[in-house]
Amino acid sequence: MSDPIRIGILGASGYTGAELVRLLAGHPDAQIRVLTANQQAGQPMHAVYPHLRSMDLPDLVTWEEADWSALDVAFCALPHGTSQAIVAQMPAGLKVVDLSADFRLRDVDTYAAWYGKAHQAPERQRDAVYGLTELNRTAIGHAGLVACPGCYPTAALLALSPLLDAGTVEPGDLIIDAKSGVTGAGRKVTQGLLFAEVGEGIHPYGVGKHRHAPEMEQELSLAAGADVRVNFTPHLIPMNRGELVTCHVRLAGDATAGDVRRVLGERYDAEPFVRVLPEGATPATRNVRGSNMAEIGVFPDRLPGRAVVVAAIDNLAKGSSGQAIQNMNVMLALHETRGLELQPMFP
Ligand SMILES: NC(=O)C1=CN([C@@H]2O[C@H](COP(=O)(O)OP(=O)(O)OC[C@H]3O[C@@H](n4cnc5c(N)ncnc54)[C@H](OP(=O)(O)O)[C@@H]3O)[C@@H](O)[C@H]2O)C=CC1
Ligand SMILES: CC(=O)N[C@@H](CCC(=O)OP(=O)(O)O)C(=O)O
Repeated sequence: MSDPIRIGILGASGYTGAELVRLLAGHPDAQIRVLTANQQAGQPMHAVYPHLRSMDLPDLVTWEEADWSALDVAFCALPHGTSQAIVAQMPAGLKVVDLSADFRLRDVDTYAAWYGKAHQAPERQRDAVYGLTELNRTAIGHAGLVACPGCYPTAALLALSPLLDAGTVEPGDLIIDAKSGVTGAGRKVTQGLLFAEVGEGIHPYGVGKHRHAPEMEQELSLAAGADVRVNFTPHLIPMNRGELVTCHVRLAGDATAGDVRRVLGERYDAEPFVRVLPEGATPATRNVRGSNMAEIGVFPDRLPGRAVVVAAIDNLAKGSSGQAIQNMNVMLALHETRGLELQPMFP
């Protein structure tokens, strides 16, 4: 038997950290050696997450107490703006999978413009690889630092990048209407995330200025080979997990919705975690909940020359922790589905 992969999770007391622990419990090669927290450091993990009580886990420590030399891989599930300075202090040989936005934007000036402060580790940024596995697998396989996409960009890019790459849709008319469950905002206590503020209602936020727009534009521009701008509107909906992204596109030339489905179907035919649905089938968050699966459906629009592409993911799985493990598997040349073979939870 080969040596286990020694894993540290920074930010283990957050939602994505806890999901990493849950998923890694089913990874045959993984051994969790270090779990960090900030305010909750010093506690056993099961005191923070009783559902993990049956797992034999190290107690939560601060990241300063972590021994990097005892690790092969560090997952950073920290608030954005926090990972940069910590990653800058990690030894070069340690594989890092960052779930935050800290290394996603390739241009540090764009980062500063959207995140309101200068990048703290520009030298690490240069080597960071954008971690949407299906679209960047080869580079991820050679990376020391992978920046996992945001949850909305994950779904939107899976739906749109192959279409721009193939020239099936027009790059100048992309409308992305998205809905997310509240775990997307993390576990920190926030008034706007109280049950009474979120339950029995739905509202948009960050309209016209959400920081995931430049991230989508960066990757869509690469796919299109031209400068792409998007209209992106996220909404908060009263559910825990799940995200649905509805993309309204203008078809290029005489392309049809059937062409869109065919391009996506061919692109993802061999992908274990993306399923393109047959005509008439509707993606739903309940069909992917708790799993690393992304589901994509294509519909004709009543407006001529247009189509609707819908993608559903679980924000805590394919939208963050599941995709992070998928990337680790690629970085370490393991089979990509290791630890991620869980079927969705239904209902
Ligand atoms: N939630 C989601 O669906 C998604 C999240 N992401 C990104 O993943 C990252 C983690 O998100 P999420 O798990 O939701 O966040 P949470 O707010 O739930 O968790 C944050 C974690 O970071 C720790 N932490 C907070 N501040 C510091 C600090 N200054 N130094 C060290 N540790 C700190 C917290 O510790 P303590 O509990 O002790 O305060 C906690 O463990 C974020 O960057 C987020 O944007 C990406 C895609 C989807
Ligand atoms: C519902 C909700 O609040 N969602 C978060 C996005 C979650 C995510 O992907 O976050 P990062 O880019 O921070 O990693 C938001 O809109 O800020």
